[in-house]
Amino acid sequence: MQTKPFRIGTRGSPLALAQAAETRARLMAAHDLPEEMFEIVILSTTGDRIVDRPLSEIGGKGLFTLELEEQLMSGELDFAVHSSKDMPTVLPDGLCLSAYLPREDIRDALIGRTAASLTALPDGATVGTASLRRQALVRRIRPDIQVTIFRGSVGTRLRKLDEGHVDATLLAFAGLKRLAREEVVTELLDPADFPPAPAQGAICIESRTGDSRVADFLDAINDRPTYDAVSCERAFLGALDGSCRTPIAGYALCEGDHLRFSGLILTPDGRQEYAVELEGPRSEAESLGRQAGETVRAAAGPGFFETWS
Ligand SMILES: NCc1[nH]cc(CCC(=O)O)c1CC(=O)O
Repeated sequence: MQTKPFRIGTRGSPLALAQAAETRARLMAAHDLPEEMFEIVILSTTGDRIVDRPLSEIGGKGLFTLELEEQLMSGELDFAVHSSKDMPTVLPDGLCLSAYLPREDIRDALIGRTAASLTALPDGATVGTASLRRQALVRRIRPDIQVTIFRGSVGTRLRKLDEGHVDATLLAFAGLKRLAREEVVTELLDPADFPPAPAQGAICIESRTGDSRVADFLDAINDRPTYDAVSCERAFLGALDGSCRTPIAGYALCEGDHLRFSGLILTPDGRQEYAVELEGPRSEAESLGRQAGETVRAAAGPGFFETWS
């Protein structure tokens, strides 16, 4: 029987705090434990401190995870809560993603100021985003649109939009819902023509490999369909070598024991692209994702990745 509170690591952004609170609430319900049995430990990460440059320029992996992972490994934390989308495809030795909460909506949302939808935005409109994937997907649909680098928390980006810096911005619908800000959304983008980032909308919990006490504790709230879908998407990203300078999109859907995956890689200008669709048993989620990644990689050829990076 655990008597000391579980120490839950998280970043300090409003979204990260909402995700940690949701995790705690699910664990309290699953194990019939009081709130006092959980301590939420807030850590600032390198990614939180750099707000003036696109992270894709800085490169390096794990900008949002390093500090949390150090504290996990030293035993200061029992587990850490993350947006799966921000997790590197390869984790440090000794750590693993042991559980996923039920996934939120996977779609991107447009928050339009001068028009409600991507197609209705004025000629030459500006869209604020720091995501290469969103930039490429916007340009693919509307080559006339200019992209302005937009960083900071969800709240900061919405404020910049309000102040009139851009005509519209794009955010994950999941994050807006978790922050109870979904009323700002003017258009939800269909994954068929605006596919989300791998792992978008899924909260994961990272813990020490071999810490079976914590793994068993977390297993009570693990959502298997999310686990399989996100494992497939992360394997796709991993097979593409996850360079954050390449626009990569993809999502898996579980239907019973079956899984369907759609993946897409593009040039940042959205003018060239390679798509892949694969399906198979959910039990092979990871290998399907890897296969999908290898397929688009081979189709694109080595030159594709060298054109701009
Ligand atoms: N990179 C920032 C980030 N990481 C996760 C989310 C949203 C929530 C999610 O996808 O789970 C966001 C903000 C955004 O893309 O709008």
